[in-house]
Amino acid sequence: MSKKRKITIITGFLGSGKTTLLTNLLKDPSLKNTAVLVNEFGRVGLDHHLLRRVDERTLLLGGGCLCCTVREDLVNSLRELLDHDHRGDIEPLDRIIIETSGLADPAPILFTVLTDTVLQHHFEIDQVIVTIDAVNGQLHLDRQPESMKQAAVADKMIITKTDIASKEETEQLVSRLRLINPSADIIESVYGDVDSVELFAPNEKVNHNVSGSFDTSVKGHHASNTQTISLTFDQPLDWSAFGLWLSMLLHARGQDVLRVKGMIDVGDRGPVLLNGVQHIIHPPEHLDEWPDEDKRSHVVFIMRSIESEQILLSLHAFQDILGSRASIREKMEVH
Ligand SMILES: Nc1nc2c(ncn2[C@@H]2O[C@H](COP(=O)(O)OP(=O)(O)OP(=O)(O)O)[C@@H](O)[C@H]2O)c(=O)[nH]1
Repeated sequence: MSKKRKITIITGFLGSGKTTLLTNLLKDPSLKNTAVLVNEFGRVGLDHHLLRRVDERTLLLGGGCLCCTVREDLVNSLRELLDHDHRGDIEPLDRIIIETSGLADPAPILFTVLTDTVLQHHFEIDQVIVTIDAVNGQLHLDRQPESMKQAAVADKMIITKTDIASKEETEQLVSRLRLINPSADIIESVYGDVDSVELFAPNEKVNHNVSGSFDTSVKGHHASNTQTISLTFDQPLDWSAFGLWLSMLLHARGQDVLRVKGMIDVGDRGPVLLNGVQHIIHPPEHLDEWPDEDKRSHVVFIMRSIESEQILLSLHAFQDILGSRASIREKMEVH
């Protein structure tokens, strides 16, 4: 089968600089085989790039869970792009960037691509990039649940408008974001000025150290019940047993598991990379090598309304078939 086309999602709160970033990125000749889908109207076409407009029409599947929503509009747009690509009437496609509107939830986009029988064979989710405004980011995190969720699902966070924020403001925001999502890369940018090679490089980081860069001066935010925990395992894990345990957790509490990311030692040379957003787990990827000396399994959960002890107790109940004992390496309430 031919190589899958990568899908990158750019999301971020209203006015946080998504379009500015995208416009700048598309000037890069290395992105000439990239198509862009935008789910808002009124955008200006971008030279030699294919632009499709995607409505926000959605079809809710049984169960009523919002993250398991198929974006029919997106299915149609992606299938249409695929037809063009197969017919050869556009430049061969190797990447699609989907820019979502500021209030959109990226989870249904992931769900759509990973579950559609045609799309899953031709596309793979590369990463979720989230723009966060250095001036208003803290306010959005305090007041807008969507903003917290976007930060939680990010693989990369772009801190925009650092030119008009004070150094202190930016540092405090970065500290807070590292607490919310320790596994995301954070890149600062002014007017979308980001190195595309760095941006599209794979993020294989699972930051074991949740509080590593915790700045104790970050105080005074509204209380929240979001928690980030980092688990570690003392022995290689039985992958099927771990998969079963995770499916049960996500089945029961998927809406409260904002993000799960990990590197699992399954006894082979390299780890299995685990990456999930709510109910949705990306197809796990086997890496050839461990990125550093620490070769134990680590899993980071970003959760709402779930006590870390509940996770640990349930893992302990599974311990015999998992083949390994879990312990909490770090946990952090995030605000
Ligand atoms: N000073 C400054 N302004 C920026 C920067 N990035 C974006 N802006 C400005 O912020 C405003 C919003 O930027 P957009 O790129 O339209 O933001 P967006 O996230 O696409 O906005 P919506 O689609 O409305 O949610 C524009 O006026 C940009 O020129 C930056 O790094 N520094």
